[in-house]
Amino acid sequence: MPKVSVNPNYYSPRDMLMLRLSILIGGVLIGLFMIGDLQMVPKGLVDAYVTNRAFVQLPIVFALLASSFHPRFLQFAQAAFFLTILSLVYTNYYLIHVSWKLAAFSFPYEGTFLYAFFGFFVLGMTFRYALWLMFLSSAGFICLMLLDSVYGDRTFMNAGFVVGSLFIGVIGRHRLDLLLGELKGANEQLITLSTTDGLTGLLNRRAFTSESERLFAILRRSGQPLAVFMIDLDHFKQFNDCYGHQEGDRAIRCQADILRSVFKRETDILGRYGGEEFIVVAEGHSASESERQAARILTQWQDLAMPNEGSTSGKFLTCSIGICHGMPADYDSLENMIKTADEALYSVKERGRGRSIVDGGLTAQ
Ligand SMILES: Nc1nc2c(ncn2[C@@H]2O[C@H](COP(=O)(O)OP(=O)(O)OP(=O)(O)O)[C@@H](O)[C@H]2O)c(=O)[nH]1
Repeated sequence: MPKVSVNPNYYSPRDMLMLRLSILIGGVLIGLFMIGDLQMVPKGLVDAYVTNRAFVQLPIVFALLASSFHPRFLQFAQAAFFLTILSLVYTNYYLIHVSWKLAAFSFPYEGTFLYAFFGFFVLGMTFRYALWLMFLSSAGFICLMLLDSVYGDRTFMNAGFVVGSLFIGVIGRHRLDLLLGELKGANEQLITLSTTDGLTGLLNRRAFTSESERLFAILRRSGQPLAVFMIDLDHFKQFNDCYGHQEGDRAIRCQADILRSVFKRETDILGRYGGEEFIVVAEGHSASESERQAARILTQWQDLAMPNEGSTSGKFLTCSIGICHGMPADYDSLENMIKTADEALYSVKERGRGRSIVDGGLTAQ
């Protein structure tokens, strides 16, 4: 039976638009920083700086933007985020190194935070990638500090800032992941509660309607037949009156189990339609196959031989089945097929119960 669910990892077109906009804004920020930085860097560094920003960092950002249009982008997005941010951090380290070598200029290291936090929180890197980014960025910075004494007696403190800030970022990312995981679990629980019938575990009427209407539309396009089964327990009021409500609930669960054992295909949609009334839609059936399935339901009730002393039509609990079998294209809507199945069910009730009827023709049982 199809499961009604949402995939929280799914990126809607709007999410993708936001992601691309964020990457674009990242590129624009690098451009804006260039204007500010060019006021500060010594003249001898301008070429190295412009090359680093305009011909290395901006192309890296735009490569990420371009890759987001790849049809399978979501499969490699995390690796792409990680490589992008790591290369931005390392190209910045290279600029710090070159600035020191060429002009003994202490180029600011704070850009590392901007890149890393952009990756952690705007791009949404997962904890695992964030942790790797923290290790590699910290290691790179420490190596740089060992190589050149760019920040003199502030070296140790600056290294502490880099490692500490990245660590805080990773912890923040981890907490966010935990909260998102809890939210995802609560969301799935809510979906289950709002789509399933508590007593039987079948789809409730609302979920059944939306799932089956989707199937109806698909079969209508593909020109395949559809069978709608309406199944109702017979003289159930008397059963309840005689054996009590709890036994009644057990009988209802039995009916659901029987239906699950008969309709096992992935595409079969089973629902509890009302109190002791059930509904199934099954695709691609022939009329005779539908009848055989109805017969298997009736036989299972016979085998169970659950007493129903109050019944006026026999000693045991039975059910009646109305079936509408046809091509969805011949019906205005699924509702019309359900109505036809309901009329067939009504005919079975009229003619004595414990049987099935396909579109008005009585099946011998
Ligand atoms: N135990 C139990 N009983 C339920 C539940 N939902 C509905 N019912 C009972 O099902 C009975 C349905 O009664 P009716 O609609 O008269 O149907 P019926 O007695 O089966 O008569 P026919 O359908 O004509 O054979 C009522 O007594 C409801 O109280 C449920 O969840 N648990």
